Amino acid sequence: MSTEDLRVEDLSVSDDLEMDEVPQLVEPLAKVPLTVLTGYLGAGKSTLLDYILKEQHGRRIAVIMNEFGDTTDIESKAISVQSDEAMVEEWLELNNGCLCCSVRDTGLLAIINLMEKKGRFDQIMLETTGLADPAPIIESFWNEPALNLEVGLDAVVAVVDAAGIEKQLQEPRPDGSYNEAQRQVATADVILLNKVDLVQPEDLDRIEAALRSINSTALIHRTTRSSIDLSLILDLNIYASPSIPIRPETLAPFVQPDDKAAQCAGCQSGDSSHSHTHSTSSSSAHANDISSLTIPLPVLPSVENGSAFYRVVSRLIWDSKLPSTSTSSSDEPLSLDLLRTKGFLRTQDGQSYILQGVRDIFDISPVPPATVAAEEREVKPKLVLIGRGIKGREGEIARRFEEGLRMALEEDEREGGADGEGDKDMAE
Ligand SMILES: Nc1nc2c(ncn2[C@@H]2O[C@H](COP(=O)(O)OP(=O)(O)OP(=O)(O)O)[C@@H](O)[C@H]2O)c(=O)[nH]1
Repeated sequence: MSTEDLRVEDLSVSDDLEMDEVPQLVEPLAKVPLTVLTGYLGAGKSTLLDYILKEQHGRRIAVIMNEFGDTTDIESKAISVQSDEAMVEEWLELNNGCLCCSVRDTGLLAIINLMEKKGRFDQIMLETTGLADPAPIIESFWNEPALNLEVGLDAVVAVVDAAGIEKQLQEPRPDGSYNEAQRQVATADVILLNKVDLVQPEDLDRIEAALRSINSTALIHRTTRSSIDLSLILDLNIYASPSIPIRPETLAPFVQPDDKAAQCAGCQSGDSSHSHTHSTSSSSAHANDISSLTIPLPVLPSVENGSAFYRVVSRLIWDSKLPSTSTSSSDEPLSLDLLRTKGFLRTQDGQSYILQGVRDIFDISPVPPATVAAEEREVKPKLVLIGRGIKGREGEIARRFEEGLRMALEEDEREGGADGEGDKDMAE
């Protein structure tokens, strides 16, 4: 254990004590889970935060908003100005233990400053503005080592407006790039399909299918007024670190076969009378050609940096390239624009891993074996790609990945196990 893992015991349990009175217990502290809350303008994010801030849920939650308006209930109450703060502008402490604050930008070091002043929290919720792309926030989090020691990215939760999301997904950007709604849906780990009271029940399956066609692995919950059991959105450990038990929800998307998840409920129930509006080219189900692809994986010798799998997957995520194979002689880029990559991996020593990727950053974390035994047995190793350039080329991409991985594994085997020897062909 490194000394960086050793901290003074959680101060939040003894708010009345001065620093020098705090018992010097040197135990490793769990990272404070951080939930990134995203969603289009008006989807229901503030409604969710309002709910969290008012509920008695027994947790000390810091809700951090990076803008204040003047219309919602929460925002109009948050008027305690701390002018000496560099980044944290305002905060409001509530009697249920929650703390609401505003940061001038998405600079996440504000969170550490906040915890230094106000003690640790059980959970942090960081709300992005309605037009924000969550990916840079996640990337800056992964790239900020100081923050990473104290705070662990828990999950990306997107609130979508059931009545508006189909149109929002279709809105073109002048430069042809992803629009915000597409980015938010594609990046989410959990989607609250909110405002279901405004939609005909028979339309909900189609709308959900549209979301699934973009992001087949997100957990989708239908809500009205963003009302949800908080255990379904908080403390999920989706971006697990080895020391934190993984909740079954983390693995649920991997347990459910993707091809079923992507189908509408009517298809799954065998009801031949339902309409297939989601399969027409004009439907939002395939908005702007963003889609998901699941590639089954073998049990691997290793997933360490330098291993066959690491080499192939990092080339795919970083360079959009797959190795040349017998059927594709060139090493040409695949013209993929990946927004999100997820994987459930297993190695020959019985260890399981979760791969999480947002844009060109990815991380592979071991799954603690004891925590998910039952669910884990159900999960087949797989890699899920979410982005543009997949649709219509699923077979080609999967074949090139599988063949490239097989060749890389054979190469390592010939060389007597090159795993862990570094970035073998990364310099190419
Ligand atoms: N009918 C209905 N209205 C809702 C629901 N959820 C939220 N609203 C209303 O929708 C409006 C927008 O909700 P907000 O929670 O402010 O949305 P937001 O995502 O925070 O919006 P921005 O701050 O603009 O990004 C408010 O008037 C809410 O009362 C719902 O489930 N059904």
